[in-house]
Amino acid sequence: MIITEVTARVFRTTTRRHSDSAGHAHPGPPHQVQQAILTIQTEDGQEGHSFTAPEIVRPHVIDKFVKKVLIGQDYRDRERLWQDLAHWQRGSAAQLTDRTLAVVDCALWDLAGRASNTPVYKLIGAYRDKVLAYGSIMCGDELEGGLATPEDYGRFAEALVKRGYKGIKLHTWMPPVSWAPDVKMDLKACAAVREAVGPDIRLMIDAFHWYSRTDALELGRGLEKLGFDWIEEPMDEQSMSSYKWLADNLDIPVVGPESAAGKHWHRAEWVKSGACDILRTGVNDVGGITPALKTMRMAECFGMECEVHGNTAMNLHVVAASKNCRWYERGLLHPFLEYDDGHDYLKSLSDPMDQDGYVHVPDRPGLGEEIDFDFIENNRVQ
Ligand SMILES: O=C(O)[C@H](O)[C@@H](O)[C@@H](O)C(=O)NO
Ligand SMILES: [Mg+2]
Repeated sequence: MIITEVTARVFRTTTRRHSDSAGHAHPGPPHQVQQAILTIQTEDGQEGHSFTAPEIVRPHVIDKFVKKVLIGQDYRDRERLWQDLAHWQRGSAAQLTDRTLAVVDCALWDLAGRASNTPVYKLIGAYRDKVLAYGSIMCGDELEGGLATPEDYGRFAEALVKRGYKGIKLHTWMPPVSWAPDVKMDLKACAAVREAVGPDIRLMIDAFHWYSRTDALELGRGLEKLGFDWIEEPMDEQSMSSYKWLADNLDIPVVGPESAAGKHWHRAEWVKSGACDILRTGVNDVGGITPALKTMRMAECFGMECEVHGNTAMNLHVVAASKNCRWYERGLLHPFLEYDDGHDYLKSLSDPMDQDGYVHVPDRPGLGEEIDFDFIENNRVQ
């Protein structure tokens, strides 16, 4: 039960996803990027794994914080280990981020699952073993036949419905797209999608994250006419009062916060202040499965749904262990990319979706990721 080693291995992986200057993904030619796998090992040879960006588990972070908290401890003491690591953040000169807490917490959950031959969502206490996914479309672009026009969005939405999606979320155009942001273009894309898919497919938007209150209000009012289910992150989430103002002035549900810091504590303040109608959490955003579950359960106490940000196994297990969220966010999707191709370092998809739009939680121990360790070793960087 005692943790004896924590290692981070960095390896090359090939992807067609390229990040723009704002950090949003767009399709491009295959290129090699670096990924890291964090492994936590016990004295009796048990292992737990989780993936992240290499800088999140760089040697300074692992040696100065993670090993100091974990080595010699019982791997089952996840709550205490998470609290201890979180307390190190204040004095870490901003070097110990929520993303590091997340990858450590996920690897501990994976370890507990693998050691007990149990999927994480069953360890937590399962609510369901399949969940409807919404197709989360990439931010718009200026690529011919990509997501450059409202009609492009409409055509792609039709294809997603044919694939089985019963919900679709648009990320619309944002800088560095030359003419973005533009509320009227956002509404044209949303109207084209509604026209293309009809009234029964659920639609949501995740807009430019820095609109003004009046722009966000104009966008929200337009979405109400199109029967959208929610408006997400149309303004800077650091201004909770702007979101309260927007939620007070709109009928369409306001979802958030996604990117605001403060973990489950700050999300409690959003609920208390009325800054959102549907809460939002995400394993990477709040520092792990452990705080994501705290957020989800807190929302339930207020009769609120809490939608989970992001794909991958870690988020899927939180959704599968919770009643008060409707969707799994499957994406990001683009006409030029085949999401179901997965990753070269995993032997199977962690979120397989059937033709009816349901993602099935893999019945494999831990997070259920079928890791290709040979691929990782053959492509090791560090
Ligand atoms: O960078 C972002 O804004 C998010 O990662 C975005 O791409 C997407 O994951 C999101 O916001 N989902 O809700
Ligand atoms: Mg979002």
